[in-house]
Amino acid sequence: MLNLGRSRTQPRSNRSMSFGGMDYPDPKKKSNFVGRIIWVAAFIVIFIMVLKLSTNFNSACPFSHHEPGVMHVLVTGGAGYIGSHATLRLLKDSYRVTIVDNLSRGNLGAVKVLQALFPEAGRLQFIYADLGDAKSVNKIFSENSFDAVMHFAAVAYVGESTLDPLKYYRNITSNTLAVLEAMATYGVKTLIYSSTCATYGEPEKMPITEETLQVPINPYGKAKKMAEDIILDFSKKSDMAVMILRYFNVIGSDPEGRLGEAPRPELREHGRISGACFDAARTIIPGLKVRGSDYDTPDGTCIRDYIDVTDLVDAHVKALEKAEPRKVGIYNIGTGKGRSVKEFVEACKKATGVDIKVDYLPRRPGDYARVYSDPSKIRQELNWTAQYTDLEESLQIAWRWQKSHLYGYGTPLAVSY
Ligand SMILES: O=c1ccn([C@@H]2O[C@H](COP(=O)(O)OP(=O)(O)O[C@H]3OC[C@@H](O)[C@H](O)[C@H]3O)[C@@H](O)[C@H]2O)c(=O)[nH]1
Repeated sequence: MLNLGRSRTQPRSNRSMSFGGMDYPDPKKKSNFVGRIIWVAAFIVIFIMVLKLSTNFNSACPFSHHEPGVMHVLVTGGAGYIGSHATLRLLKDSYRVTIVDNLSRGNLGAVKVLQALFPEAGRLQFIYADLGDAKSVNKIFSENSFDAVMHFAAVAYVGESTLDPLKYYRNITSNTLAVLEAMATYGVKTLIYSSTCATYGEPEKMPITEETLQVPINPYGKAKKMAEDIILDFSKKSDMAVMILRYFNVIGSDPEGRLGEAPRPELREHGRISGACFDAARTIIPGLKVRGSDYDTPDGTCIRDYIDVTDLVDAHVKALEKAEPRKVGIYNIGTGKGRSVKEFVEACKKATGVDIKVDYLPRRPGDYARVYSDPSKIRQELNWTAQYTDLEESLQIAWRWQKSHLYGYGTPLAVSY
């Protein structure tokens, strides 16, 4: 047996030998000394292991102890505009949430707002990670027990997708694959997927139903359609519950003013109409550039169906509640009403009280003249209808946040979390 220290019965006088007044190390003492070193080293190793385990439990993995009745939802892209609003709603509804975000488009500030609102241990976990990094994704799924995934994380600008198509195809399809592979490996059975009206392209017949043929005309819409196809093919081979939600044009922000839309300033030229109108109203940019006024529409500008983000996240929760194994639900999320860019700008002028300067430019590549939804399927099957149908009201709510957050969330790239 390994002697790890001095025996209690060993006499002290035996611990060293003395020759000619000089102390020489006693061989027995030497072996005791080595034993002690081993003992201390073993203790340190055990201590570090325990410390590491408890640290993992508290920070990286606070939800390992699965509480019955409380669903744990993985929200990819939860630091982004829609993902952060969805997280807020899930937390309000008592779900547990883990956000995974690489902060390439999202804001750490949004996560911090959510953490401040829900500081209790085990409610909200933030993991800074890229879904393109298979090792990280595997670690996240292996250390947590998710009941469902809401997959928002994606690049999402139509104009940018025409300039950098490969980025869009890679980001949208490979992230979706990574999520599905991890779900399959770790037995996570429910997926709510963020899709888009851009998958329909420009159908002749309006409004757009879920049966309308999908013929996307820009890389963003095409990549989202590919991701839908991947999900649908995989779902046939599994017992997953899948909900694919095709959003129309999302606007607005949290009515209580806690979250808002804060796109990257460096991506402003690709930005969406709502952000551009607010930037013009705050004179951050000299004026709004309306891209195309010669479309075959009543006033020559594009027609879109603007859906409030509060309604949109409500649709996500309803989809989550109604998701059933071995079933795929596909739903349009819109108001059913089309509004032109000119009408949008007028509503924005009223909501902000600013006479926004407008310049008319040529068409933006990848744009389609008119899209608006038929939302009756989701009304009938999930009992969901848009509550915010007054465009000006949604813009007023968003404007309150914009006015009080001139620099968005402040430090969007603060990744030293
Ligand atoms: O600065 C701008 C921005 C946008 N626009 C116009 O406003 C209309 C709406 O454009 P947006 O960029 O806001 O939105 P899009 O319709 O292109 O796509 C949007 O809706 C579907 C979602 O899935 C996409 O992620 C989202 O970008 C287009 O006609 C566009 O050309 C401008 O005239 N000026």
